[in-house]
Amino acid sequence: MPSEADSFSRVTPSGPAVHVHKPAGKAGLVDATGKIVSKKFQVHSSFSSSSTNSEVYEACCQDLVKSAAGGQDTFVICYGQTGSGKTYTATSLMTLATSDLDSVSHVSSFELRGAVCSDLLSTPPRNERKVRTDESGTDVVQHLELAPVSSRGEIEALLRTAAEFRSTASTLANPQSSRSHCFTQLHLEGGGSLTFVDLAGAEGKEDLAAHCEMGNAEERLKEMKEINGSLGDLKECIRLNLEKAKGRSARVHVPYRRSLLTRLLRRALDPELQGGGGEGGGGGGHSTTFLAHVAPGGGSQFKGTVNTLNYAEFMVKASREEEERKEFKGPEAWSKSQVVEWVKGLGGEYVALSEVFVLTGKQLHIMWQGDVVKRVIAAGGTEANAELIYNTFRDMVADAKKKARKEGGARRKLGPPPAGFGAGAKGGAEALIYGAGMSGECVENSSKGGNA
Ligand SMILES: Nc1ncnc2c1ncn2[C@@H]1O[C@H](COP(=O)(O)OP(=O)(O)OP(=O)(O)O)[C@@H](O)[C@H]1O
Repeated sequence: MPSEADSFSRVTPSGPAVHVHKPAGKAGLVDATGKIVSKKFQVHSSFSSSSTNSEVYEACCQDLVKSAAGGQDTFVICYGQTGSGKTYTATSLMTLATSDLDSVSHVSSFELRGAVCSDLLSTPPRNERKVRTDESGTDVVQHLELAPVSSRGEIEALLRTAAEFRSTASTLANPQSSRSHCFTQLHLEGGGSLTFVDLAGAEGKEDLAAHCEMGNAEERLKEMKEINGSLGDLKECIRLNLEKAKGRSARVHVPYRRSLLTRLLRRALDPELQGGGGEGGGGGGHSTTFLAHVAPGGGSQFKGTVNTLNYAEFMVKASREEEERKEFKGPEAWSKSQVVEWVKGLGGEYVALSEVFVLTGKQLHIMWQGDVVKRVIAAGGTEANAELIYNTFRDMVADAKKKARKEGGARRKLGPPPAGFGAGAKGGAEALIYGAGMSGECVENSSKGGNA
């Protein structure tokens, strides 16, 4: 039997990509040929085990800190499987941000555990708080303790207090595993804010088996269901948000109201929100960085790594599509008068038909062929006239898209992918996704490796 270590996966970050390598054999068995299978995941930037917290901070947080100082609501969301280093990274980044910001006026911190929201800085600690939707439609935590601060030392003491009262439990993957999603907010004098969201780690079947070994299986199972449920809701919101951003369907409903987590993260995720709202809302738009944490290893670690990176890559790809869609200036983007002029330009009988095409390029593009026929016939034309208009327009749109994709591909070869999903939408929302990895030897306690 091969040793367990042989079946471990290895993760190597390189620039805007993360590579996961795994022995080719089935579950835990190394392929007799010793073959290694590798998969490449595209992210915006990646870090190795030798990257320092300062390097991660400079690349992922420094711009957000500047935006927050300029009045924006900014977010750093740490996600990944249990034990992959989310809390470690979030804590280090918060400390570094604190030393960069001289205008923090208040600190607040709360955790979400299932449907319960607890204030981590209240007196007595862990007072339960309600989440309500305010007049602007933003979900806010009511009566949250906003602790005033006047020095870096005071901020750090409050961060320690919040960490102390956060729910944790010992699991096999992590002796101090966070069993809740934690939001810690630095509110700035100018109205901006920097929120660190340390999500509870996703757990798989293997983790449940480990919980059973350690006792307390019932409680851990309940937590696991709640954690995985809310993370699933978050994924669904991100997925649908991006579907919407890609413009494939105008009618996509993003179910932010499905869980407390997604209600409270809406400001970080929804490109249509103008930012602002809620305590410390600056009204100056919002920016979000996702930090995908991975911990290579066997069993659930490998699955967790691949799941996390799949999601990171999905967001990156979708963000590119959004960029390309926004840059797309083909016939689909024509105004009503441009469409009318184009039909007129077809000449002959089409000049008279043009008056029933007071439509934008987008409206004409999504119109059923039968509706185009009806319009043309109502204006005295023939079915053949309608077909020509319908088919020629669609061909022009397809050609323009092909050209844009080609140009986009050439652009991507020249440099890193454009940042952000929904970037440049009304609220100026922007999300960067950073992958994480461990280079060098795979060790059992993978959490000691680089993870951000
Ligand atoms: N880059 C690192 N360098 C040194 N130690 C680390 C690093 N990252 C994580 N650790 C250690 O690994 C352990 C697990 O990390 P952490 O608690 O941050 O994981 P997590 O992803 O938040 O887990 P969970 O989801 O279970 O709460 C901790 O003991 C932490 O101190």
